[in-house]
Amino acid sequence: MLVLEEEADSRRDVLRQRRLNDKHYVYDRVFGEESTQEEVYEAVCAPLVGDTLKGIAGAIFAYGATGAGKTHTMTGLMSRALSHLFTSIAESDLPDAYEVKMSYIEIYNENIRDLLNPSLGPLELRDEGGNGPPVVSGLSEVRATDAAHVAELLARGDRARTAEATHANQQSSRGHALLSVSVSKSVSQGVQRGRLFLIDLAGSERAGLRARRLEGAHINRSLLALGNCIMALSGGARYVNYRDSKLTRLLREVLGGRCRTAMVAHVSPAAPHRDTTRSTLHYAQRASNITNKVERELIETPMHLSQYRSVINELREEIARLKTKMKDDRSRNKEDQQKIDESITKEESEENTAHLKSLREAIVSTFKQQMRLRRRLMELDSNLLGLALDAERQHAAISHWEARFNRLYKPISFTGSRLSTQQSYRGGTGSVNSVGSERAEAEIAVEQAWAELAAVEREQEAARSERHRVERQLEQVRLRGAQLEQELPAHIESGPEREVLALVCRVHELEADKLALQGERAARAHELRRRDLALQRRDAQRRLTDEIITRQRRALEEFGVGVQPDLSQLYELYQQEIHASTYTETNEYSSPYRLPPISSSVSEITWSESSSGSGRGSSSGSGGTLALDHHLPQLAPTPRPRTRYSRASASTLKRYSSDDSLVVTAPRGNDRAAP
Ligand SMILES: Nc1ncnc2c1ncn2[C@@H]1O[C@H](COP(=O)(O)OP(=O)(O)OP(=O)(O)O)[C@@H](O)[C@H]1O
Repeated sequence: MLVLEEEADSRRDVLRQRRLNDKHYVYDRVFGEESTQEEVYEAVCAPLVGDTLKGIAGAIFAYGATGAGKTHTMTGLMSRALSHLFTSIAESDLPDAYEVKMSYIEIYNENIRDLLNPSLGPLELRDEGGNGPPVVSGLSEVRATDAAHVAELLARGDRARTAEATHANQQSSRGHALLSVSVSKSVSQGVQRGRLFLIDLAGSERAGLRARRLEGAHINRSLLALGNCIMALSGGARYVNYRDSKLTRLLREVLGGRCRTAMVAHVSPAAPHRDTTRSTLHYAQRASNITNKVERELIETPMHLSQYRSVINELREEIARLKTKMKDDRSRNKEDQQKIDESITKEESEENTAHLKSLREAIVSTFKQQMRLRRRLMELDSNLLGLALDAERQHAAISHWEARFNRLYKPISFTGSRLSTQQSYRGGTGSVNSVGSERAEAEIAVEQAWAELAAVEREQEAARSERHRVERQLEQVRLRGAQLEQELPAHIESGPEREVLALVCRVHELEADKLALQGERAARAHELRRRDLALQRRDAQRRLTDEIITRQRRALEEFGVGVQPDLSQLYELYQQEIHASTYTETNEYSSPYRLPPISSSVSEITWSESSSGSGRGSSSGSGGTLALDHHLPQLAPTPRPRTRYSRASASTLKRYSSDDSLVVTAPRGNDRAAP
């Protein structure tokens, strides 16, 4: 518990004394002036380092006013955390299975700088879509090999930080520094990735120096955004606005994600800093109410890739075991070794050599057999994965065609439209034949897809039973290999025997390296196939979008509703975009779904301040009504005759005053609803 005593003045004021009590704040830990960095590290950071190794993300950020000691704390935590990390990895069962990478950035004046590569210009922050965290494009991620290497990287990064003297701190950090350490470990289901973020925030500062105003404004803006996020999260808000600053966009995962986060709030006990101290303590207390949902991060790899990894892991374990055997043998003292050598007669020695030779050949041959079968298994897995993608593709084709004919192309007459959807889409009554021919085409396509799917399923079945057979064979060969290796310990008594072991180790090592490379290649090939499928889906979605737009435009024309200039500009942009993508894909503009061209007559729209109109948005005082006095652009391929709803019964477009969204409202006195 930390107690913020009331100001001396208010204590003397007897009337106020009752109301203004000392403020009590309760935290997980409070460190006094005599606390050491080691104590802070053990209490705050050490547990998070342990989590990082288990694939859980952790973060610590230092918060507080300028000169309160944030950088002092974070520097101590960063170096201790990384050396702790490397010691733990070295002491683990499989130190080679880990990979540590780090990146170090600074956000200064809303610009992101790479502290490990400061010569690069400001880096962009890109949202990758979905719910994932944003990505700093072009950021260097350096593979860290040991604690000494990390210390050097950190020192390099710290030198690149923007620091200046302020009234409160001779070496004041003017930007927020974010160190990110990622620890990946190969496990049987994929790659387990733990991350540790160590964040040293810039302190807010009220100095009125003109040159520092902008900087201060940026610092305060991002800290304010951070404060808002903390308030929203601690209050259980459903929507939290992370978008106000780059800092909060980057810390999204840390603040409200799957991360175990600690905040170290720094305060000064000196009376002149009371206000900033109170505000820091308040934020810290709010922050301690935030509950994150911690999850282990596992990047799952496709089945056949995890197979690569598990084989590589097995091989590495085997190598470690064999090497231990050799070490045991070497540790035996020389005298013992001499005695053994003397006790072995010449015949025995020859016999041993012959036995050893056959043993070596048997081990190497079983190993080769094992590898052949393992490779066959991986081939089969890869094949099965490809077949699964094929099956998915056929399913997608079938559902695509069925959806088109069962829903979209079914003639539906809806109120307000004089034409059926089918006719409307086809651009007139004369196109029924073309619908018929498309239906026939679809039937053929669906039939082919079903046939293809059946063939794929047959292949899958055959591959699965072959896989089962190979798996059984592999088990037998592995058993035989293990029996042969068991014969080895009794014979490790001489140089040649050690050679056998060294050779077996080497073969295993080479095989593991080769598999790692093949695994990477397979991963890339799989990724390409997956993207290919995703592209096909996108393409199908785009075609549907085109269709929707075309139909909506026809409907607009049918009702005599004009197209507003900005909307028509959007149409044009869309057309250009499609043209560009079709051009690069096929080198010629031949999209069968291309949008109708937009004529220049669209801009003939007049504004009138009439307040007529009904429906949503009409209450807006500042908006006027668009009186549309123009024709819809010609629609391709067949121009449609104008309907009785044109011009005279022009619909009205209302503009909201609160935002810029447009609402199409039904024409007045017209009982037919706009589509
Ligand atoms: N616990 C501590 N023990 C000894 N010295 C400290 C301690 N905390 C901070 N200092 C010293 O106080 C000065 C200011 O600390 P520091 O630079 O860490 O502040 P800061 O909060 O990062 O400030 P800014 O926001 O301006 O960057 C430094 O010289 C630092 O070495």
